[in-house]
Amino acid sequence: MVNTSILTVDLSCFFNEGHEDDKKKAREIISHAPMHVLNMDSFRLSHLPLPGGFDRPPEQLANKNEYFTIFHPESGSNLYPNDLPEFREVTEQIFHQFTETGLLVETIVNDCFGLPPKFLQEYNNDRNWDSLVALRYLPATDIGNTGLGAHQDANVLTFLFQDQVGGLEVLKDRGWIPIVPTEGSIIVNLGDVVQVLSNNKFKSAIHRVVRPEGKFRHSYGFFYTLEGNKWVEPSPSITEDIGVPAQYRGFFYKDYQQLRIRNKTHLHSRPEDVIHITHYAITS
Ligand SMILES: O=C(O)CCC(=O)C(=O)O
Ligand SMILES: [Fe+2]
Repeated sequence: MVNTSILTVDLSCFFNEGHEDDKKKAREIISHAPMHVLNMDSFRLSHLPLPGGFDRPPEQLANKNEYFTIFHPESGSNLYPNDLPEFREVTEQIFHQFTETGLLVETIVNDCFGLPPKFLQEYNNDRNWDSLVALRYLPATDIGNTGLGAHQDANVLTFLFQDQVGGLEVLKDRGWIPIVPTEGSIIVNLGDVVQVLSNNKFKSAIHRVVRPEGKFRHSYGFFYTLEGNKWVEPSPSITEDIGVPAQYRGFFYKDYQQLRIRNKTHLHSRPEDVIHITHYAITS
C-alpha cells in the first residue's frame, strides 16, 4: 500500500461493485494524506500560444525540456500525422481511459472532502479542456540539472508517468522527496483548483523535475482541467456552512490560466512576479 517515498493507494476496488470496506479504507487514507503528496500547466487550444517545442531557445531556458501537447480528440484542435494512422486511435483510447480515471479519482476526492454528492463531477463537466503532454528532458550538465522548476499545477487533477530514469520530486515537510518510478502505478497530483475548492484542506502538490546526468528523461502528464468560464472559489459547504472563513477570493479559471501562461511567455526579473494560486489568497 505504501511505498517508501509517497503514499500509494490501490484503487482497484472502485472498479467493481461492493468492496465497501476497501473503498472506505482508501477514502480514509486519501483524506489523511499529508498535505503535499497526493499532481502542467494547460497550454490551451488555438487561443493559447504554447502547444509544444521548447518554451524558449534551450540556452535561455531554465527548464531544459521540450514537449508537445495533445488536446481532447473532440476539441478539433489536434493535427494528426498522416504517416501514423494509429496515432489518432491511440489518442482516443488514452483520453477515454483517463476520462474514466479522472471521474473515479474526482468522485473519491469529492467524498473525501465532504462535498455534496457528485458536486465535483457536475461542476467539472466539460472534458474538452483536458490535455496530454509528452515531455523530453535533456541530460544534466555541469551548469545545471533543472528539468522543471518547483511549481504547483493550476488544474484539477494531473496523472503523471515517468520513465525509469526518474527525476520527479515532491516537496514534503520542507524536503524534496524523489518519486521512484513504479511499474503499474500512476502519480496523481491534486491541482490548485482542488486546493481552492477545499479551502486549503487539500493542497496542490509542489513538485519539480531534476535532470539526471547522461540520460534523456521522458514523461507524460494528463491534465484533467476545468472549463475556462467556471468560477472557482472555496466551496460554501466548507466555508459558510461550518463557519470557516474563505481563504481565497473567487476567480474565473481562464483568468488564472492566462496569468500562468504569462509566467511562461514573459521573462521575470523577480521571482515574486511569477503568479501562483496565492495571487487569489485572502491574507487578513
Ligand atoms: O515530467 C514530469 O514528471 C512532471 C511534469 C509536470 O510536473 C508538469 O508538466 O506540470
Ligand atoms: Fe506539474
